[in-house]
Amino acid sequence: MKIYLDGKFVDEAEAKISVFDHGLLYGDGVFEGIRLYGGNVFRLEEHLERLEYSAKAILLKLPLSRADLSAATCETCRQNGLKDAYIRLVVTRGVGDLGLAPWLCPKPSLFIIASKISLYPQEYYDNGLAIVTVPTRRINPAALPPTIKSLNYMNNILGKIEAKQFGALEAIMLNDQGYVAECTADNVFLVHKGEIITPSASQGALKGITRGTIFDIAKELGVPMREANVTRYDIWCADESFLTGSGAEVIPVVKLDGREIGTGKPGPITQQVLASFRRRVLVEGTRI
Ligand SMILES: Cc1ncc(COP(=O)(O)O)c(CNc2cccc(C(=O)O)c2)c1O
Repeated sequence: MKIYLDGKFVDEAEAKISVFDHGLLYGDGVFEGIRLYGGNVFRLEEHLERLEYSAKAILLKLPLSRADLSAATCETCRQNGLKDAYIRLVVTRGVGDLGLAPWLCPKPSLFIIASKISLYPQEYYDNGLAIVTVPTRRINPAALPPTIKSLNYMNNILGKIEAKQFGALEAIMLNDQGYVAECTADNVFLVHKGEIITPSASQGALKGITRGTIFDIAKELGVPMREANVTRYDIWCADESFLTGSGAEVIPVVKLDGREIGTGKPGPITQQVLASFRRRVLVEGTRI
């Protein structure tokens, strides 16, 4: 596998970063998780825009322009002869002293991996996921804005560990106020009486690119959609629920905390959303 690393393509075995890289030492960096479908990088511009916002938020100057990041991403897919892939684009603060000081890291490091990913077996797309609410709360935006897609995923990882301990593949994480923020690595949606509802971005979630696509799909399907403060009760009593993410794509949820959602099967609106998503991923984005 060829990895893009700081301007060059290197073999996987040679793709190494320094032990003094602040991305490793302190999680000081930002990243994007992007999908390639049939030679089309889905919503690449939106991902690169979010990367720019994440970098701005941590006062990190990206080493490439938007156009050059786009070109490097597409070239990484071509170098590996991929038409379908999961792309991980990472920008770290770079090498510096052992102290925290980001201003002592002269040069950010950029690497791009294009590989395969399959987060959930097909059966869960057909039958839906049973998920739980975990005790670890999503980080407070006043502590570290969850809208920054940073290399700090320990909060998410603790949630993921708790999900596994409770026998689930994914988990709802609440915010400080007890409202539903998102899952450990996906955004959350419910459908109630013909309306799609999702937690407002201010409730402590990443502004997911896939989440953004659902707003467009809802318009296309003529299904009303709004953001709201969502509680566990709202999901327990919903007619349908689903999660979205570049990893998970669109995956139905049929049980939360032991409460069956709707009929306990993936709902009709969820299935229409998934079908529309499958059509869009082949056309909305950048041809490599
Ligand atoms: C915390 C969080 N919230 C929402 C999403 C969905 O955002 P997008 O629709 O823009 O992808 C994510 C993305 N999460 C994500 C994406 C791809 C792989 C993995 C993995 O678990 O390795 C996780 C995420 O990490």
